[in-house]
Amino acid sequence: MKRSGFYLSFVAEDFLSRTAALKVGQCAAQLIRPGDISLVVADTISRLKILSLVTICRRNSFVSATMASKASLRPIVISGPSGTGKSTLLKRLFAEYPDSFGFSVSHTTRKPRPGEEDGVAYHFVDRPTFEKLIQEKAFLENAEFSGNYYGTSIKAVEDVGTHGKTCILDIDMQGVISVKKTALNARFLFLAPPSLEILRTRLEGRGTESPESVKKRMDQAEKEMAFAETGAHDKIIVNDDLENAYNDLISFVFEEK
Ligand SMILES: Nc1ncnc2c1ncn2[C@@H]1O[C@H](COP(=O)(O)OP(=O)(O)OP(=O)(O)O)[C@@H](O)[C@H]1O
Repeated sequence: MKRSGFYLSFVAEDFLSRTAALKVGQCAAQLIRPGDISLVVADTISRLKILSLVTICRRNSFVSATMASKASLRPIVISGPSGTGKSTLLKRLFAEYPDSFGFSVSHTTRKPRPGEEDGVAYHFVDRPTFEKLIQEKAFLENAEFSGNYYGTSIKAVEDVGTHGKTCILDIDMQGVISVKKTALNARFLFLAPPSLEILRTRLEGRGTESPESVKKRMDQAEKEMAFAETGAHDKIIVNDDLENAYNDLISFVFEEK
């Protein structure tokens, strides 16, 4: 097989893994005994088969698969209405692949709390520094809350890639427009709710929003949905069944263009 820098290591958990592997093609790892670890090197065509294998295996709990190196370090922008499930899916992705993905470190003018390390929790800067960065157009997005500035800088996104991880940005429509104007060469994923009624149910069910806040988010959701219809994203995933949405997310984040 051609070595194109795509590696997967599989840890077999039961004997059925091998059967699953053979079902999707000869490129798959030979998983014979529980606990076996097999490294797969695949070309582009095989990769698609391996991704199918990961999906099949995940659905059947046959193996745990670890992406040992990323298919792409291009940042991934995930957007979608508030309450559509972005945090839910990303939390699972980060828990499962802690070495493959990272969030960028934001800038803030608020003071560090005890235990917060500069450059880890935030880049802590003073107001003049932050305002200078705004003028230099260093931020993808920035806002002021309770008298403090917060912002995501382009460099902070690039830094995640420098450390060998794919940066995931969870941002709104304005952020998407902003990222598109940079040289970040990001990939764009839109997470859609099955319907606006279901979105409202999820927002209310989360128990974090006042009725006014739900209304505000629902109004914004309509704008986000209309924006997605303009074709601004590389992929739209409808978060109906959580398991299916997660599998679609996995396929997207490990897919190489
Ligand atoms: N597929 C799903 N089916 C049912 N409930 C879901 C599904 N996905 C997420 N939820 C629930 O919907 C609620 C909103 O999800 P979540 O907080 O992840 O949304 P979000 O897009 O990150 O919102 P925000 O942008 O406001 O942070 C949560 O209570 C979550 O448990």
